[in-house]
Amino acid sequence: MTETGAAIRIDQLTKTYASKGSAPKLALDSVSFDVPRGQIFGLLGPNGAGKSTLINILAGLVVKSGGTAEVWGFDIDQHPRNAKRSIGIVPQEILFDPFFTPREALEIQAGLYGIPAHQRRTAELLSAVRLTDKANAYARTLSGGMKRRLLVAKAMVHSPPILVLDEPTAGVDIELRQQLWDYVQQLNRDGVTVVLTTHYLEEAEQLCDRIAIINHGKLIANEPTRALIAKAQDKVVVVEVDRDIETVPDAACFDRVERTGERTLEIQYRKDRVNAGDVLAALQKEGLQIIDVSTKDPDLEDVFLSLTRAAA
Ligand SMILES: Nc1ncnc2c1ncn2[C@@H]1O[C@H](COP(=O)(O)OP(=O)(O)OP(=O)(O)O)[C@@H](O)[C@H]1O
Repeated sequence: MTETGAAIRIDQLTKTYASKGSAPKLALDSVSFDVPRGQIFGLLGPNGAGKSTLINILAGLVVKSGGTAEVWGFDIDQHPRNAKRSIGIVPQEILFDPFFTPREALEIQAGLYGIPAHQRRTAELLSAVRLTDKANAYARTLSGGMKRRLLVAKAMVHSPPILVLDEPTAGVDIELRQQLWDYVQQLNRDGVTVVLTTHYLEEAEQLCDRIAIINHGKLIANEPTRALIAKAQDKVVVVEVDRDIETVPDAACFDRVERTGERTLEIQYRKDRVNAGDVLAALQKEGLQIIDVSTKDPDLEDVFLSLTRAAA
């Protein structure tokens, strides 16, 4: 075990994909971070950032080019079997044998891990992902959301301390997404460390204790979710003025200004450079009297966009 007790420890992890006829692709560039035990950890990044590559290295599906990785204290090179047993992966792609039933799929998976029949958790897992009534239906007759839930059950068959979900809710409707997250949160309360990638930043903001962002193979953020959001420098004030706005005012301290109603303006500014008082003073200088003001707080999406844009 590592002294710090990290669930996952990645140090200088690098992956270069060689390809015939074109330049090698550097998909991960010396990425280092820890996933603390017991957390829900979000791994975010634009398409092609390197998230799946990282997850697939941990799962033993992709061979790294450099650096080290430990899963639950087991080095993936020195103790690959123990590392693999410590992690359950819900892959991005839905791949099933269409003629197996959910019960059979879980039994076969348990067999692959060498779990004796009396220690299997098939019924419990089916019930946890609400598939008991579909236990004996062909997998091909399940809806997309049911297939996703079956994948989560499959990943938990060997009771790993870490569950990794790669885009588990892509294309899943809101109600089923909520059900899936309820179950994942339940697992987390029961002590499972969860790592997830998602394109739904609102979900990540609600669920994750900590967030790392990868962009073009490089780690560009790794912080508790709240601290990360607090870093957002863009702020918006919504101002109601005393008369109809004919020409939209402009001032050096505005980053963006938009007329959102006859008498309302939405103004974005950088809170590290100016404050709301400067913005309001600039409006008054234009002869506008301010009737009402409200501010909009930045969210994870604002931070994500400004960080990934800045890195580009
Ligand atoms: N087998 C491969 N051979 C060559 N290049 C690859 C291979 N797999 C991935 N890549 C490239 O490596 C980079 C990282 O891909 P990866 O799938 O890890 O990104 P991602 O962050 O998971 O993206 P997404 O959110 O779209 O799934 C991309 O530029 C991708 O094209």
